[in-house]
Amino acid sequence: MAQLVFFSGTMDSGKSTLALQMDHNHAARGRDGVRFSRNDRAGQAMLSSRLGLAVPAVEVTDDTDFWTEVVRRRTHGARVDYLICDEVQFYTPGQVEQLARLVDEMGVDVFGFGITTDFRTRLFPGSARMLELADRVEVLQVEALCWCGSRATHNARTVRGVMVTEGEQVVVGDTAEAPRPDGADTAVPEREDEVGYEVLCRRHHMRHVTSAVARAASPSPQTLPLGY
Ligand SMILES: Nc1ncnc2c1ncn2[C@@H]1O[C@H](COP(=O)(O)OP(=O)(O)O)[C@@H](O)[C@H]1O
Ligand SMILES: Cc1cn([C@H]2C[C@H](O)[C@@H](COP(=O)(O)O)O2)c(=O)[nH]c1=O
Repeated sequence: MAQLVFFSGTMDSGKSTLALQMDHNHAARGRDGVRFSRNDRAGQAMLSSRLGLAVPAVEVTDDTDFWTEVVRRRTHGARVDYLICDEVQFYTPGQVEQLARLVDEMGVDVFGFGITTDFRTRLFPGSARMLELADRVEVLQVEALCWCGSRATHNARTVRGVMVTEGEQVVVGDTAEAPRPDGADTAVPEREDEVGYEVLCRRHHMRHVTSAVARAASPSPQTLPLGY
């Protein structure tokens, strides 16, 4: 039975790496798939992982119709056994419904990868529809960590290094390199207008305590008093 599976996790939790690995494993067993992504950091029509691998992918836009895409490919003689759908949070709810229909009516396996919530902890529309429709939701096993060492569950946005809670839902960007526990600052300083992201545990997301705030309060953030 074909399945619609949603692999979810915070930013930097290995979703794109897993997407590439699943594509590789299915292709290695003779299955034919199509890779899709939207707004990948590496640029248009790419699927890239922070581990260094980047491969071409079909760029999804608001006009993409997955049903038509698969029908067109099959009409031209191509086999489509599975779809790899990265950055699925940016897809429209209607596109996620098309993906579910492909599973049910054409027997195509669909593997979606994405973050569930935005910098305000609100669900992205595409992810909400995935959570509603998926046969299975899998949380990635590799834990992205908050600066305090707890599992990171939320994505924070920073502008000029300061956490913000207002702004456009979609701003493509990357996580900054985290400061080292020994205090050595390896982070690249942010440009004046730069938007960055940092993954945090819920407690620190709610209190707006990013690694920079924690470092400013104590040179050894792990020993901060309760309340931070
Ligand atoms: N230099 C590195 N060495 C080992 N693992 C790394 C390195 N850089 C990144 N990673 C791993 O890659 C993960 C990010 O992978 P990626 O697929 O880009 O994440 P996502 O798509 O979820 O944002 C990190 O959580 C980390 O486990
Ligand atoms: C939290 C949040 C993230 N984004 C963007 C930033 C990145 O370009 C992607 C996530 O990619 P990743 O492979 O999971 O690291 O989403 C955004 O536009 N809005 C947000 O609130």
